[in-house]
Amino acid sequence: MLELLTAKEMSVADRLTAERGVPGYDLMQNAGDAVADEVFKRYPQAESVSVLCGPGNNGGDGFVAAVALQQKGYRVRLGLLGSLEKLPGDAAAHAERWEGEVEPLSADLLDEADVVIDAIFGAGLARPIEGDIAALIEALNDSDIPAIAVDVPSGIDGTSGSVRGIAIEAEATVTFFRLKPGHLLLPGRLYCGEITLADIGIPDSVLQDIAPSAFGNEPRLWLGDFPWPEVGGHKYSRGHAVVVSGPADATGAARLAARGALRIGAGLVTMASPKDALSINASQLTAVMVRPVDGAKEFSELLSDTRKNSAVLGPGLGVGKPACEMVQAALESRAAVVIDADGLTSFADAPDKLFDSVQDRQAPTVFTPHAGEFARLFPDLKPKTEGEPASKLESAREAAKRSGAVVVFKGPDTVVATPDGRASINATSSPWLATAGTGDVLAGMIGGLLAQEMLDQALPVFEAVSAAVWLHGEAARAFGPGLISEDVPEMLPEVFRALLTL
Ligand SMILES: NC(=O)C1=CN([C@@H]2O[C@H](COP(=O)(O)OP(=O)(O)OC[C@H]3O[C@@H](n4cnc5c(N)ncnc54)[C@H](OP(=O)(O)O)[C@@H]3O)[C@@H](O)[C@H]2O)[C@@H](O)CC1
Ligand SMILES: [K+]
Repeated sequence: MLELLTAKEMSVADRLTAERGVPGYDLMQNAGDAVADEVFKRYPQAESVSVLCGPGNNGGDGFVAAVALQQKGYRVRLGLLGSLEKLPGDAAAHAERWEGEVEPLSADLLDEADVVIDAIFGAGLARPIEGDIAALIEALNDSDIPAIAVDVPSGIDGTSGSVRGIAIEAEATVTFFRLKPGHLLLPGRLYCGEITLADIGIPDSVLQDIAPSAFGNEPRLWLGDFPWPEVGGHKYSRGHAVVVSGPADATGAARLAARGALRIGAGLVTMASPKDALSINASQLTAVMVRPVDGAKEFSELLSDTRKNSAVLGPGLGVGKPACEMVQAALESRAAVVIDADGLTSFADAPDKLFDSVQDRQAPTVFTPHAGEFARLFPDLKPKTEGEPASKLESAREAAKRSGAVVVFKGPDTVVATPDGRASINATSSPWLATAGTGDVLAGMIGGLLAQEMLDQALPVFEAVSAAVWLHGEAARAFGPGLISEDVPEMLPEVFRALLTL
């Protein structure tokens, strides 16, 4: 259930299913019935339902739902965009089974409707919605009538999550076989309401041919590889993460990162601190060790001890040449390297220099930019949310390919993308995460997890980074209102306890 399918991959699933003997007509029947079931489940007391049908197969699903809901005793009205004669094959066949009136698609259909089914556009949305349909959607969004969307809310591009012109704000969305990236990416996710995934008879075996490369970030994606501590283990077998502190007036961010690294299970965490900040860091840290490190040369020396197998730098580091040198020193080591915040911004003028160093490495490198930092390093890859759908998912993938790093493109829909094209989208998050320092904690958590070797030396980086992102979001969600960044690491024990019962 983790795989996310683009519109193109969904049509391949459709074709492969037909080749295996399940006709599209049957899939549409099951899809429409699942929508009707959702309406029945949610609104058993409703009396009248209006079904808004578009000119393609999404509209076909609407006809099926209309027939099923009428049989359940609802008063059903149906409006169609375009003409019955132009409906594609399966949709036309199902439309014949609808015995009620087919009205033109207009805001009239909203009169006295208790519930609306949005079957206007699904995977075939090809351009921005304009004119009368845009006005209808606006009227629906302005009303109190709940809408149940078929596959995706009309106006949302299922593959990119972008709004094409205007989109229906659905109460719930019923989608089929697998989620689409646009159900998890913003702004799409905000329009879907509660999402139900319906089995419509597409066999899982089609996925072997499709080989999807995008996944919802859920524990099932990485739990099998998670480095739970072993009874016979010791702190040295759980890795040693190094976190670089900023100068005396900017040490907090690195301490947040160090706490994240420790709580996620790194056996040892060392803070590499400029001498002028040593006593400040030392007075604030207990389990985290503090070592004096001034400049790139001393940092290289520290990392020449290969037991220090992960380095996190960027939080509080300051922007400029010294930061670039520290990053380069880390990249020349054999440690896994996480570069965040100032560590990324310092390369805004010469991103290729950074990428060249990353491309040369054997050990994993992870970038953790938020949208602003992403735009500084990859100005031409900035995702769009309006108009042409170039998604955050594709931007992150392209950035990973270009840089050679695993890119964690942060936000409410954090994307983890690897240079080989694999990607996960995280949907467990919390609005309370939008507070100072939570990104520093995440960088530390990633570094702390990379320090622990997953699956006997073979470190599945994609899984490790996805796990850290999920755990970070889940810790924030579990804490809830009033969260500050210090709370995120402290929630990890509770999140781990819950994971251990899965
Ligand atoms: N795949 C599967 O396994 C299954 C798929 N199923 C269902 O099929 C749905 C996909 O159907 P689909 O491909 O026919 O596309 P759909 O979304 O109905 O729209 C195409 C029509 O809209 C039109 N149009 C587009 N944009 C427009 C605009 N802005 N403004 C105006 N018009 C616009 C476009 O016109 P054209 O671009 O051709 O001019 C065309 O006429 C999928 O979401 C799911 O619900 C299920 O039945 C079960 C199995
Ligand atoms: K729809």
